[in-house]
Amino acid sequence: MSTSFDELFAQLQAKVAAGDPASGTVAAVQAGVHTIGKKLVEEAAESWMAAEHEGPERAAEELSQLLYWTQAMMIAKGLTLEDVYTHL
Ligand SMILES: N=c1c2ncn([C@@H]3O[C@H](COP(=O)(O)OP(=O)(O)OP(=O)(O)O)[C@@H](O)[C@H]3O)c2ncn1[C@@H]1O[C@H](COP(=O)(O)O)[C@@H](O)[C@H]1O
Repeated sequence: MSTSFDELFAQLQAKVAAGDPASGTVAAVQAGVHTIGKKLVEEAAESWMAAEHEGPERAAEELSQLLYWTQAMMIAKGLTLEDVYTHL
């Protein structure tokens, strides 16, 4: 099942607000900006490598993970979709 950017963000916000103990996102937000930042950079690098050396399917997979970690960072910093969209 696919999920849109906005739907995923709402799902992650709800999990963090509820403190869902089974959620990797809750654990990541509790770990903090430094931990999330490392994942953000890792997924950015993997996206670049997949785009340059692998097929479009692998690039899409890595880019989806980059979007996920971008959202985790937004939530860790208390940013909303509107806070980011205003700069687009
Ligand atoms: N979309 C994602 C998502 N994308 C990436 N990740 C995390 O990012 C990690 C990717 O890191 P790695 O690169 O180490 O993963 P990998 O398995 O080695 O894969 P490669 O990148 O090496 O190919 C995954 O293991 C997840 O922990 C995600 N974790 C959760 N979600 C979605 O977020 C929602 C909430 O998830 P929970 O908070 O865990 O309930 C659910 O809808 C999930 O499907």
